[in-house]
Amino acid sequence: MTAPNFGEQGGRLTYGTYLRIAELLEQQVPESDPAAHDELLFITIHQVYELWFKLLLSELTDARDRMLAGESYLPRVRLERCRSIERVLVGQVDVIDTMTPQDFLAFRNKLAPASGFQSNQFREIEFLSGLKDPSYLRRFRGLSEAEQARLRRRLDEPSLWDAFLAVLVKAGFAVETAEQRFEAYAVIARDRERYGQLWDLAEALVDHDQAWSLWRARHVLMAERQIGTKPGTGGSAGGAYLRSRVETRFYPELWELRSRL
Ligand code: HEM
Ligand SMILES: N[C@@H](CC(=O)c1ccccc1NC=O)C(=O)O
Repeated sequence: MTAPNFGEQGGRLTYGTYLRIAELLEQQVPESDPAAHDELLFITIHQVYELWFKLLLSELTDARDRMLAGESYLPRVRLERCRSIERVLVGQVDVIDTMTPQDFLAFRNKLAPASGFQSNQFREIEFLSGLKDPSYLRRFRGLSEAEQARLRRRLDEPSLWDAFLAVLVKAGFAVETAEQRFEAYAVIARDRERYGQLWDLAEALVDHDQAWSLWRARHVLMAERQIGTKPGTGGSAGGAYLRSRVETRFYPELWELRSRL
């Protein structure tokens, strides 16, 4: 039986050169020496999160841009992809739960003051989603010029919420006051035959909001499983700080709407 002769046509592009696998696999550089066994897991899972954050930013930005242009179909498609990605973000926490606190302590002392608190893309996603808190720009230490510029741009540009309101205006709804917005939500919620696409878009935003809150909650358990009530390497109160962020919402009016139906 001769080996199949597919896969090398022309020898131009390969899996490794197209995906820059060699460069990618050189990026996991442990601080611990001798290397603590679990530090590769710790570095790998964070880099995987940041790659997913990069894709989320691309999809959420396209959803925002299309809604600003008056679209509501493809924005929902993009948000549904984000929901699938965010399910993975919550699920993959299970991998770091295979690390014991003793094994984390073998290299934790090398990490301070680094912390996920400094994840630029995580904060960009929160700003783009509508949770704009300029104090993070002042509180971030060690941000590069490029990272500061990205955060400032996300603060200044329209959010997903601004874009969603633009879609409502295009559909003929007034959105200047909270009273007008809740009237619009009520009309949309009660006539899905006519406004089903707007209802589905609002629900896709709620899915994104819910997934982000689920991740925040899962991260509290992950953190407390590793460090108990110790303060964080980023200088926070640790689990107590993280717990204070779980109730945060991107779209409070879409949650409040449930109380008024
Ligand atoms: C051993 C596992 C982990 C522990 C013990 C942990 C602990 C903490 C703590 C205590 C904070 C608060 C800031 C500080 O004082 O450091 C924090 C923030 C954060 N961590 Fe982690 N974390 C872990 C894993 C992860 C992973 C895998 C990610 C994925 C990207 C992550 C992303 C973040 C983010 C984005 C924040 C900022 C949250 C916010 O400000 O709302 N962490 N973490
Ligand atoms: N803040 C964590 C340390 C930690 O998990 C971490 C350290 C460096 C880079 C990212 C991290 N992830 C989340 O904070 C802790 O206090 O143990």
